[in-house]
Amino acid sequence: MNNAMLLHRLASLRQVTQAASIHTHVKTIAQLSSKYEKDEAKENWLKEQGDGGSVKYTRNGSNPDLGQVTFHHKEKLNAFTGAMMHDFSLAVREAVKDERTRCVVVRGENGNFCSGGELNFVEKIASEEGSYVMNTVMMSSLKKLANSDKVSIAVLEGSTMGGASEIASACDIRVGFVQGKMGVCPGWGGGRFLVKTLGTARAMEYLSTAAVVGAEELHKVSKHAFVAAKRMVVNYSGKNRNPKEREEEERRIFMSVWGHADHKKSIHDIRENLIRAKKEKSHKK
Ligand SMILES: C[C@@H](C(=O)O)C(=O)SCCNC(=O)CCNC(=O)[C@H](O)C(C)(C)COP(=O)(O)OP(=O)(O)OC[C@H]1O[C@@H](n2cnc3c(N)ncnc32)[C@H](O)[C@@H]1OP(=O)(O)O
Repeated sequence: MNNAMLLHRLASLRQVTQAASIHTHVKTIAQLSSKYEKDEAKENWLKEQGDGGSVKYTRNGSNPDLGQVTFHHKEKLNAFTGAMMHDFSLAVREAVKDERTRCVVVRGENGNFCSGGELNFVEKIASEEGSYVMNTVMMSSLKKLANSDKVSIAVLEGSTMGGASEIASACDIRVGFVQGKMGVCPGWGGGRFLVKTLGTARAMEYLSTAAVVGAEELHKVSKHAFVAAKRMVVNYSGKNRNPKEREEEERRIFMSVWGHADHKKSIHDIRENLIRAKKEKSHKK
């Protein structure tokens, strides 16, 4: 890249950063946090936005040391609906409190981990309110898992996409992040785990290559997502912030991209691709 191109890129990133912060402040985080003061209110709101599937905590009968959190939504490769986010909070609370176990296995039914957020639900909550509630609920569950004294193991079988990568990163295993392709950044609290596990350089690489697309393409899909990836890495690598400030900044970064026009367009495109792929499969039969 020559100097002129670099300057042009920097100027466009600066504009994007300014636009992103305006977008974030339409409704303030403070207003939303007083509206949804209690965890229960946020969890119930999510449940009302999207039904289908469930998440359950059980103990493994043959091995009493093992607790298990299982995603049940096999017809959609265990994609997470609002109801499942609600259940996941309860299941994680139960799992980390269970004094009889030392280990929590996190897995999906039917040989698939999870294909991320369920797209109808994701589209429905592509708003500032949706990003705030989903981010706080999922971040809180993943923090509980990560900070618990139990060993947590994500069983990564079949599909592990989008938000599912964040669940995996809060356990011991990391996988590719596809959120960049959707014009957003990690919003279930997984950004921190990625930076912690991989260090800044690899985390930026994972977030900006989004495993299935290159950085140039990601920049084309959404400049906002590109900037958000950088802000996410800086947030968890700089030394000048306390943990609460970092968490608030993570939420602001996520809210600056979730529900943006780039995000809505990419949800639409992904759904269209799934429908097209289904038609092609049925023609081949
Ligand atoms: C929270 C948010 C974030 O950005 O952070 C997210 O996580 S966004 C979500 C990010 N996740 C994604 O973009 C994954 C979208 N899904 C896919 O690309 C694909 O389904 C693969 C995961 C690669 C699997 O392909 P494969 O050909 O093996 O199966 P398939 O496509 O026939 O999927 C089986 C059935 O599950 C459905 N299905 C799969 N993933 C889904 C999802 N995330 N939401 C809603 N439905 C989904 C398909 O439409 C299909 O339903 P029918 O049988 O009715 O046709």
